[in-house]
Amino acid sequence: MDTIKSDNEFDVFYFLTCSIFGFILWIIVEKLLNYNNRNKNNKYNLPKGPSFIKWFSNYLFNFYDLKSSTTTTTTNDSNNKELIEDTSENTVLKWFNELNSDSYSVSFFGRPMIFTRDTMISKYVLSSNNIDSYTKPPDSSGVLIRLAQNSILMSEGDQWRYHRSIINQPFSSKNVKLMIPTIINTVNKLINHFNNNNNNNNNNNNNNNNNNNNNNNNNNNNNNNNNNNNNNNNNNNNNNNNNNNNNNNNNNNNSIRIDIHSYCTKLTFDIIGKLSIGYDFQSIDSSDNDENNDISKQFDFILNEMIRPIRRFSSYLPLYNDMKLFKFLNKLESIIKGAINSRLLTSDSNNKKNNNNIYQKNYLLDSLLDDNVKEKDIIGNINTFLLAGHETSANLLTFIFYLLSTHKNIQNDLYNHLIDNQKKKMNNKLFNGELNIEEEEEEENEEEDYQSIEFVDWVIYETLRLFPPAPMIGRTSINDDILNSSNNSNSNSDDNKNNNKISIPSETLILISVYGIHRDPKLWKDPNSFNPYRWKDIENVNNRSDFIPFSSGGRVCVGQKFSIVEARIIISKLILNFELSFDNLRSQPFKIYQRATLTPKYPVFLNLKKRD
Ligand code: HEM
Repeated sequence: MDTIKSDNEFDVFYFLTCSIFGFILWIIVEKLLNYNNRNKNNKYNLPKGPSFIKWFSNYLFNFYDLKSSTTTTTTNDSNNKELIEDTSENTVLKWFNELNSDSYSVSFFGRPMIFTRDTMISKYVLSSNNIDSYTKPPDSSGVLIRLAQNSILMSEGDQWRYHRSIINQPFSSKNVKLMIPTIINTVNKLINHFNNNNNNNNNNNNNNNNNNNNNNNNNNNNNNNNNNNNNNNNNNNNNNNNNNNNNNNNNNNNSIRIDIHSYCTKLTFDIIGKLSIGYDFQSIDSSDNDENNDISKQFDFILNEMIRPIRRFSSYLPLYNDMKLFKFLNKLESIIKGAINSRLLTSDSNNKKNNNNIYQKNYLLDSLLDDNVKEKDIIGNINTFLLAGHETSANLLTFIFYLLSTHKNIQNDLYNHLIDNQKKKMNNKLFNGELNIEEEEEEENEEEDYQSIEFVDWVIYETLRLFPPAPMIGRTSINDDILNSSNNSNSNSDDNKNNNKISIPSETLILISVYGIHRDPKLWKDPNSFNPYRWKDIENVNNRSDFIPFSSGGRVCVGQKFSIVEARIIISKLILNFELSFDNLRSQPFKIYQRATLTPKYPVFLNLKKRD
């Protein structure tokens, strides 16, 4: 009697056949295309890097953390300690060194792909003049595009130019100044949260509700427009009681132990939420296990989804996790739509009152409330602010606090510098949120007031150099082109001149390794050591081709000025209040890994000791 296969058996059989067939085909195609690429490479004038299989398996190893790797830094205070890792970023470096070349090619299913740390190439490819000839590569995971849609981050050509022109304005120096009180309020809230934890730990028997009373103490200090006076969106079920985050432990009477990355993420997310749409996401108040209420945690999920290996094969492959993704996107969308409606109502009533079309612009959202911007583009741009505006900054801050906690002498210098600075009028104004904008406008150098807090800035730059949160910038060539490379040879022979030329076909993916540029020994003395003092004599930080944490040219990060000011305030506040040390006993060794951004692989536990 014939056996009838159940549907299930058939599916399994079908699936296995397809997989085996697909795998064999893939190997054949990969081999053929590698062969093809070898011929193309001769045209490039570039050494051939690792095969795709080698490169991809390295990526998988890093993703699943199958290799054990650590930095060589410990709590040791030596400035000369080398900060070297064996993670994906450093593997990219490894090939630059092994091949003795600042660029090499890799075949990706026959698609030409170049890794480079050549500053001449990166400057050219990123320059404003070439903005339409070198475009952003498509989102291979299909996750980012669902979140950011056709926003400034994802669009090209005239559409991008339009978004950029309206979004540049709220991020101008003058407007960033208006954001300072919101940043200060939110940091104060975090510091109070730490203090409350400390107090609660010290007074175990005391069951009063300190937390609720103190969280908003400092909000009263600021009457600036940017604050959340008309914050209709804030829901009232405040989670202030949830201060018992699991990772908080007291070590002794005067210190608490925290996962600094988790708190930096909550802090920067709450700041950008208030600034973008006037919504307080209250991440600082939510407990670490509260994934539903802590939206910053759900962004973390999105960032991990972006690099899941399976998503590399097909951006629109339906996956089980899509359900969670869509649920989250819908939730965000309804919050943003609520904010849009409430701002439109405010603008209507203001128009009626003032009989003109200008209303107070408090939030980033307001710049997008223009008849020419479709609702879905507003949502895409706000999602972009929320994502780009918190994750990179949180990573930067985590790296800074980790480095300061492991370089105590630098932390002490920074503290002394801040104390000195505090005495000066300029910084008193900044820290107390007493900037008088009108007064400032009359001054000739209106930006100078907060343009620099010398030593803090050196620490920020040095960390951005060592651990650039955006370690790789990708571009696709639209046309065939010839690139000049910075061949270091001094000879002027024709041969050498030709060696400087790299001809690239259209559709070449050019991956600029920011991490590689920042750690190139030809460009930086002792590139792997943390030495903020090196910035003392460096001028024109923003115009250097060897330092591009925010990219360069036309698509340079729109939030650059904001992130520096934000970091300046957060570092100053935290270092003035607490002495930081790395919790060597309870932390895993510090390790970075690359998803869309460069991020710490494991929680970074620090002890925060209250300063007298
Ligand atoms: C330490 C913090 C930050 C770093 C290191 C950083 C880095 C970068 C880099 C390298 C790019 C260029 C990407 C590319 O061209 O492929 C970029 C673009 C962008 N960044 Fe940032 N960013 C930071 C903070 C922010 C913040 C706070 C915001 C907004 C609130 C922001 C919004 C954007 C946007 C909208 C773009 C796209 C600009 C365009 O395409 O015209 N970034 N960022």
